[in-house]
Amino acid sequence: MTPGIRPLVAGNWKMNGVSSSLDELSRIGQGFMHGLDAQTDALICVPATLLSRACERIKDTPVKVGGQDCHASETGAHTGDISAEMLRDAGAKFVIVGHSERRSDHGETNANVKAKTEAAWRAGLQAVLCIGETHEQRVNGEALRVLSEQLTGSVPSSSTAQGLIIAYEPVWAIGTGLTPTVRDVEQAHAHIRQELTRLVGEEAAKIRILYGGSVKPSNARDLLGVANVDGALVGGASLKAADFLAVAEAYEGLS
Ligand SMILES: O=C[C@H](O)COP(=O)(O)O
Repeated sequence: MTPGIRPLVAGNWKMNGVSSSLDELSRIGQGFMHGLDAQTDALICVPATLLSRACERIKDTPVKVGGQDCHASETGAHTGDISAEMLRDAGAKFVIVGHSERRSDHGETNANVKAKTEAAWRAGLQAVLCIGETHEQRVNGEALRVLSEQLTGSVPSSSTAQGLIIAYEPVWAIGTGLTPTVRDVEQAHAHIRQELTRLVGEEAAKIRILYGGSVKPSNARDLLGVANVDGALVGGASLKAADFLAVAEAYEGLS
C-alpha cells in the first residue's frame, strides 16, 4: 500500500463470460455494496460483448466496468477492433492496455501501448497499463531493466494519476499459480515508482501500481500488504464472486 493512495482491486475476465456470467457480476456488485468496508475501489474488465449489459447490471453498485483493449484510432477500417470511444459509449470507465497476452498474441509494442493509452484518455477512460518480465528475463537478471524499457516506451510524459494506473504482471506468474516473493514484488514496485518519477515527475507519487499474476484469496494479504502495491489485477480469481470479494477483503486490516 502507499499512504494516501486508495487501493483498486480490478478483475480481468479475459476471454471468459457469456450472458449467464452476469449473475456472478451482480454478486460482485452486491458484495461491494453491502459486505465490504468500502476501503477499496473495484473494477471488472469484461469481454466487449458484455460491456453494455454489465454496466446496466451493476450501475447501482460502486463497482466500475472496463474493457480489455482498445484500438489507437477513434474510427476506421480496422475489422474486429474496438475503439476507446466505443468502449466509453458502451459504459466503460477504464480499459486495460498492453496486457502481456495482447503483447504476445498480437505483437503489440511499447509504442502501440502508448498510443492506446492516449486513445483511452481522448475517450475519457482511465488506462490500466500492464508491464512485466518473462521468466527468462527474470532468470537472466533483466527484470528491472525490462520494466524500465516498457515504462519508458509506453508511459506518456503527460500521465496523471487520474488517467493512468500501472499493473505489474510478471508474465511467468499469470495463470500459473506461481508468484514472486514478497521481496521481489517490493523491489519491482519500488523500481516502477522510481521510474515513473523519472518519467512524469512528482505526479508519480499518486499513480496506482497494481500487482497481477496468480492473485487469490490465500495470497492476497501477503502480496497486497507490500509497499507500493496499490491494488491487484486479478484474472482467474475474478471469475467467481466469492474469490474476488475475498481478495478485496484482504485490504481490511491492512490500512
Ligand atoms: O490480468 C490479469 C492477469 O493476467 C492475472 O491473471 P491470473 O490472476 O489468472 O494469473
